[in-house]
Amino acid sequence: ARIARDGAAMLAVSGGRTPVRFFEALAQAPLNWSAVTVTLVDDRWVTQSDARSNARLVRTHLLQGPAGIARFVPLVSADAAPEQALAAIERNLGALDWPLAAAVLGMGDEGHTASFFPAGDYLAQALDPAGKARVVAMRAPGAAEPRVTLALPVLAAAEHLALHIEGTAKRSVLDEALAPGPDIDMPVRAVLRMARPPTVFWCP
Ligand SMILES: O=C1O[C@H](COP(=O)(O)O)[C@@H](O)[C@H](O)[C@H]1O
Repeated sequence: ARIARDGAAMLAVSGGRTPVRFFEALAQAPLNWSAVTVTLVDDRWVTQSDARSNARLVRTHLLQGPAGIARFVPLVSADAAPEQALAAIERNLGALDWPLAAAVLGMGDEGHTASFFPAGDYLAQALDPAGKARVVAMRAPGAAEPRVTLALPVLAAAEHLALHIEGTAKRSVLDEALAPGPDIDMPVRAVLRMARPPTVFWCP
């Protein structure tokens, strides 16, 4: 719909283990992929060839077949730390067509989404509904590497926002997140409690 309306559309996807089958199905979708810009909701600050790189996951499983002609804008750079790269990442992203047409979130077993981790050093900044930064760096006890993540207002502004989870364990985490409790304990709550919450896609 966004391509038909504006001639171009931007999609932000998550990484981790869950999206592989979704990416492989989406890559075959009959879209005008030359009009699509793909970026990431978040990434680990590792090289793009690292097995834990979300950019690598996207290249391997989404930017294939018909989707292979989409433009891809990764979040990571060759800088040693995300904090050194934030200004350049903001500049790169600033040149794109906002808002996101669609963003697909994942969720970790402890209730993180994007790289909004419990006890993350910049969690308050990332979740600030009035925050101006599109990207935020994040380090947290539960994150093996430094991270870079789109901030909550960017995700809130997406025309379509989805949360994609699989398995009974994640279903239990979601049920816990939907119960009363502080956002900082399970940051996915900040997303689930937005005025326009994500559509949840779950399969066993
Ligand atoms: O570290 C991350 O984890 C979440 C969830 O990943 P999963 O492996 O449990 O599916 C993911 O959404 C996020 O993009 C990724 O950086």
